[in-house]
Amino acid sequence: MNVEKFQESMYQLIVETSTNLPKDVRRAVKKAKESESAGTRAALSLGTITNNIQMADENISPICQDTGLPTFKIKTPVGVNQIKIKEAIYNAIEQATNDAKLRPNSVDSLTGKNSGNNLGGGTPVIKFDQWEKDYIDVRLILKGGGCENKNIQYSLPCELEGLGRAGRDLDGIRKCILHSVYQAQGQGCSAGFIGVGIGGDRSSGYDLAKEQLFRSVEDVNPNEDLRKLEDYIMENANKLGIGTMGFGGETTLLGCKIGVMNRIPASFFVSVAYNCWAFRRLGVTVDPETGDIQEWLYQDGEKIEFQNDAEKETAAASEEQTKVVSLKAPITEEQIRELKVGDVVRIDGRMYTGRDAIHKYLMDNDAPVDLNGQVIYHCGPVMAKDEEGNWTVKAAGPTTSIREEPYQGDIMKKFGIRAVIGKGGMGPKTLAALKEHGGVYLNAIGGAAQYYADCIKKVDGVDLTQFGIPEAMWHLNVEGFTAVVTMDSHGNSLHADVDKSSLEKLAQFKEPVFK
Ligand SMILES: O=C(O)C[C@H](O)C(=O)O
Ligand code: SF4
Repeated sequence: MNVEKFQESMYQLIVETSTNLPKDVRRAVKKAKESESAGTRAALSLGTITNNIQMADENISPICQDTGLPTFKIKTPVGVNQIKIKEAIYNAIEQATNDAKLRPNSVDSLTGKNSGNNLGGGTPVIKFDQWEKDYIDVRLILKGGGCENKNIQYSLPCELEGLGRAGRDLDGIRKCILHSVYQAQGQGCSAGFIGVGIGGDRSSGYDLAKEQLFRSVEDVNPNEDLRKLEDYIMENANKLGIGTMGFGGETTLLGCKIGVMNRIPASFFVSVAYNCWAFRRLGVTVDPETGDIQEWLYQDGEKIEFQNDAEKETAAASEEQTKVVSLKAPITEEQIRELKVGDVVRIDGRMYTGRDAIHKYLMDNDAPVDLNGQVIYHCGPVMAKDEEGNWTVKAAGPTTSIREEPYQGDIMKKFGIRAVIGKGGMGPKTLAALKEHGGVYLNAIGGAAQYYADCIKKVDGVDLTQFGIPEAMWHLNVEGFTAVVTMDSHGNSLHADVDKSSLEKLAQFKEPVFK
């Protein structure tokens, strides 16, 4: 095999997967957008999402900043050297990371050190199978951390909030799947896709669930029972009203694929792999002699090009019913107290990134900068250095805020921080601190990494680089960075409201459907 050529083909697959959503996913997103009424928060968010998809494609830059754990599934003809394939993939991954098409995302679990090149123990994941065909089939998924954290595994029988007992039968499985969508709320960047694995053990069940994410969004399940269940879930999960980013709305789920395998008598697992709207999975077939790509997979039909219409929608929303408030740090307590859930905020000037490592650090250490009146952005960007050695931001969407729940309130009070931006919302501890201290939580659109990168006009500095690129404290200068107030200083939380109302809606699915 021509290994150099194969490596080049893998590089193309990686870049394409990271920057260009496949056609089947684009169709699902378009359908969701059409289902929302103009001017609603859901429509506005979907406008930002489709705008972002278009920008990533045009800029050949990551759709979302989170590379996830790159996972390859490969089928090779008998006799193909799999060791050489692995090496070529490692090289291609390293090259794509150097070119800022991927974020350095592989972290030593004990020391916290980022390897810097996306290589390391267990990274990337490469799974091989042999087959009798005469070509190589390589599929790649870049599934981010926020949606990965919303995967869930049920052991039947069990009791489920809202739904009651789920037994060891098709109806119990139905309840688990509905519950999995409810529990994800907006935190995995809904609207999402789910892969479900019925049976197996704890690890093979999850593998089966993830395997379903490699099915085309539009395929039809050959198993009649599962086909019915998939249709049922698509229809009814979308009645939960969680909507895009958990803001409420018509579309919560974009796809549901279910697979089944045998189990052992004592175990009955239902495993659900949740994938955000930024469903980055592609595939190619490759000639085993030349290493050339023969065909791209998931690319049947017309490619939907999204119009750059997000600005129009923002303007329409602001004229009709939404209040848009301009903020620039340092922000006063009075300014914060004026904000209410639902207001749209436009930020100009300075903000600092801070996520997991920094929140933990700030509990016990001083901040490297004065954070009084400042804005913290939960974000781990993709960064590149230009020829003069200046940092530029290549992708910079929000990360899931709930991980900072144990720290956020204390840190805001300790340093006088007035606003935090993230996605998915935060919990009661933070809500109480916002009220006491005078703070606000702003929800940005998860995955819209190009859209926000475009708002960042300059990188003014960086601290705490020992935590690696995604976890360092970047000093960003932004213009027109827009986000929605979803938790205010008066005790209101849109996230708590949507959680409550979707739990009530979930309860309407309590009665048996599949007997
Ligand atoms: O690590 C990230 O940048 C974000 C992550 O994908 C998330 O959804 O929280
Ligand atoms: S930030 Fe959202 S869109 Fe990006 S990987 Fe995480 S869950 Fe997916």
